[in-house]
Amino acid sequence: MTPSSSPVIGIIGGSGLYQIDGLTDVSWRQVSSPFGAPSDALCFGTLEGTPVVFLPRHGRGHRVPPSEINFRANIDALKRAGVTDVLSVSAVGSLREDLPPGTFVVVDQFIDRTFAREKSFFGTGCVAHVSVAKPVCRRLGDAVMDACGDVTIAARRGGTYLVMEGPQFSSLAESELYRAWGCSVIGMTNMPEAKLAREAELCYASVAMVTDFDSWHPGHDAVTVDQVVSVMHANSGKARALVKNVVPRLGGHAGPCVHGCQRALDHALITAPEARDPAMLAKLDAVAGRVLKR
Ligand SMILES: CSC[C@H]1O[C@H](OP(=O)(O)O)[C@H](O)[C@@H]1O
Ligand SMILES: Nc1ncnc2[nH]cnc12
Repeated sequence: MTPSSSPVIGIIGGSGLYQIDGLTDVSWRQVSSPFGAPSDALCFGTLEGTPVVFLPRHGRGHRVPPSEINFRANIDALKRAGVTDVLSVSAVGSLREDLPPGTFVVVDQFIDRTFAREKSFFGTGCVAHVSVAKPVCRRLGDAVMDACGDVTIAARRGGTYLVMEGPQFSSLAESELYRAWGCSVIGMTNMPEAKLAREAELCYASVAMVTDFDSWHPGHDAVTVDQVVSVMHANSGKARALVKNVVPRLGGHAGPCVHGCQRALDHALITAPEARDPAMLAKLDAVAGRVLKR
């Protein structure tokens, strides 16, 4: 994949986004990855002329819990499917009074508190260090904000998403700690997804749909799945409208990402060429083929 390829939009659907409206020429296809099994087959289709690949993050029927999602296989499979831009959609709890349930937050920072997940495609035999100082693509975020405006969704630009391991919701003390850190929302899935998208040189943006006030809120002393699911149903119609509106905007984009997402590996590899492990390089053909082949 060269940085100037025409856009193919990947949508990773979280809790509440299990399908895309208006998709034509739909086919579900298994895409295998050297990193293991993705959460499900990938759904290929076209939305107003733009190719789209949809992946339900937890699999169809929400079978896979956050800690068992094979994030590497998901991102690698999307890259193999030709995806250039990934839009992630997630349910989150709110850590701020001014982000009530129903609000969509186009997050721009993460604090990664996960500890039981594979976080890199690279490792012994081929070491790389990419920057995630700015972990999301501003061009994608702009398009999402414009699309939210068109379909009158209450959206906030910017915010920090605290990624917890789960699957239990947070304790009151944890929730208050994350508030003291200035975080905006909390969820269990956007890391290492965003880090891996950066390693794979994919543009990535995340829309966090608030379903609840996390456990800190005086009116809600415990988060429950019932509560999350009922708001999630209300959010999911809006999420589908947003996706339908944003895809043609992203599809109209020409040329490589001006923010450099598609060149993230240019200065990241540190292992000397003669010290690289051929088996490792073979696994990295999709993710890092652009820089490994030169
Ligand atoms: C159903 S509530 C908890 C669940 O929802 C979020 O997942 P996603 O980001 O895929 O929408 C949260 O992170 C938890 O995995
Ligand atoms: N309060 C919360 N904590 C973690 N993940 C969530 N997903 C939705 N609500 C959440």
